[in-house]
Amino acid sequence: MTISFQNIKFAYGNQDVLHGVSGDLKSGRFYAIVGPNGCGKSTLIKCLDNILHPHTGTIELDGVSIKKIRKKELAKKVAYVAQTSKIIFPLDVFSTVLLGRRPHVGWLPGEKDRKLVNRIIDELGLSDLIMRNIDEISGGELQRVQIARALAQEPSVLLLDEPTSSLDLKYQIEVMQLLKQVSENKKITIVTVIHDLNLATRYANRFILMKKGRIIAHGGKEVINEENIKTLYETEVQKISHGTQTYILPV
Ligand SMILES: Nc1ncnc2c1ncn2[C@@H]1O[C@H](COP(=O)(O)OP(=O)(O)OP(=O)(O)O)[C@@H](O)[C@H]1O
Repeated sequence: MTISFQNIKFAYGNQDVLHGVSGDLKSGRFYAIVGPNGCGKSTLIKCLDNILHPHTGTIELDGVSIKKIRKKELAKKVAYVAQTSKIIFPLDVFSTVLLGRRPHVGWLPGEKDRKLVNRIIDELGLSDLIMRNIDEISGGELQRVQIARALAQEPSVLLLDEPTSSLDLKYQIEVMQLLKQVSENKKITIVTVIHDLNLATRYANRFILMKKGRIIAHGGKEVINEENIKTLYETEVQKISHGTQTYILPV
């Protein structure tokens, strides 16, 4: 599914945050949105999930305006993992992930749904916590639960806001690897905001570089170069190759 946004402008009160950003995000691709703190990354993905409403511009899912898609229908197509999530219902891990099935099955999940949820819980290394309440798990575990719930939603577009920010090294790699696999195998459009450039270049295949509410570059791995990164963060960096991997390091 293609999510297309054209000339999006957004302001919080009188603070302009997005100054007319555009892009076409296609299925089977894994997009990383990178850029300095406060440049509008989270605001953009909240607009893409219809949580925030741009003042100007259009957002379409396969050519249909998201404004015209009913909330429940949108939830079948687009899943969103917030940067920080408030625990509203302290359910156990299994029930929380099962909530991801709600747009598809309402309140009555069947055996197939439970099997899917168990598989995803296993893939995210949460099996030992399955009956634990989510207000009694660590920040990194909770982050994996939120990702699991979004995957249980079986969306066509998955939007994530810094999904690895609370994860240790092992789970940063496992989660990014899983997202890459899901984008390739299920042809999901994955869009993640991420600060770790090296993690992003290792797993994502498309990059959107944002600065002060504008997209300053987008494309494949070639856009993660010294010049662009210096422009983005106003910091000197060096690109180093090691095997097939490239690393961006501050000088
Ligand atoms: N609810 C809000 N009300 C008012 N201003 C906000 C709100 N949310 C964000 N902002 C402001 O909008 C700008 C963009 O914020 P946004 O969260 O989109 O940035 P970001 O690129 O995701 O930042 P970070 O990397 O720090 O998470 C910032 O200046 C921020 O202070």
